[in-house]
Amino acid sequence: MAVIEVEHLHKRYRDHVAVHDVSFTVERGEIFGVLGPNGAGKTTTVECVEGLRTPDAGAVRVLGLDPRRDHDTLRTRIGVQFQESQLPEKMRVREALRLYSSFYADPMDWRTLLDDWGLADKANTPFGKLSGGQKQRLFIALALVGKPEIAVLDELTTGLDPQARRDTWGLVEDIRGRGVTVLLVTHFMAEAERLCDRIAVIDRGRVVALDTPAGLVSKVAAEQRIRFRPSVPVPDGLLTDLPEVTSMRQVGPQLEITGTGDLLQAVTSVLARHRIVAADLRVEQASLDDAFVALTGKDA
Ligand SMILES: Nc1ncnc2c1ncn2[C@@H]1O[C@H](COP(=O)(O)OP(=O)(O)OP(=O)(O)O)[C@@H](O)[C@H]1O
Repeated sequence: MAVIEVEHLHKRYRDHVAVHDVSFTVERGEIFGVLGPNGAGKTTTVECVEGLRTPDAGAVRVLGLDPRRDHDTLRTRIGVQFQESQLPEKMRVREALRLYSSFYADPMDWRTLLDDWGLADKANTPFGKLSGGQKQRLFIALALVGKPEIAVLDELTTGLDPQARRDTWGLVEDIRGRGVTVLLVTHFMAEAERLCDRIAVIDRGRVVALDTPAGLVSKVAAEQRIRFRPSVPVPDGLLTDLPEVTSMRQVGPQLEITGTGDLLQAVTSVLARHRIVAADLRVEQASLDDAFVALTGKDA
């Protein structure tokens, strides 16, 4: 069942069109990524979903409701973690959670959230003294305090170090594990690849592709490359006769094989049959980065 429906969304700021034509639907229980370069229109799109902006054309439905007209009803059903959120420096973690829970008729017990998000020993710490990762965990906890059905996370891990980013990914998976649908705005490929069930790639205000991470990659590059150092010279035709192999070349002591389909399996089983050992074997596959560059013409 679709919980978010965006149809031909169009939004401009004075004479600047931020979103030309964006359509997608998000199914209940999935982590849906909105991925794109800076200024692509991601935040504007998501702000229309949150009811913070009015579309100039097109339609947005969230849980079957209109985010602008039904804002009061939806406010308790969507949890939002804003890009570059801030709280007063001196506000303590427990105070922030207590304050936010007071906004809802039937909030989660904020003490449980402290435990769930590893903040129990920071309950009395002022916001300004938290690390980047702890601040993000607090913002996630605040977004969840109203027991939302949908969580919108915008640039969740920007500014975090790699370890804190990875920890945060685990938390996003936990959110989904609780049955909450997640709309995730990001420009980190690894984040989108690891977390998202499906991704809409947005560029210059338009959806240029919408698929699973693997689907996006396979759209732009079906070719794979294998490199290895054979223990003995490989006889002519042994590998190039395989239907999976499209080319083979010698690069120093290494052989580089390019091909499609189940290339690795085909090559390694022939080598094994001929008792040839493939040392330093490496498989290079197209990544979401390659897909992103091919789709948007921009480096991730
Ligand atoms: N309030 C505003 N007034 C005028 N122009 C705006 C406003 N907000 C955004 N824009 C412009 O609209 C375009 C889309 O911005 P938006 O923030 O939606 O993109 P984004 O994909 O979220 O970018 P980023 O990854 O940098 O956050 C940009 O060119 C931006 O400069």
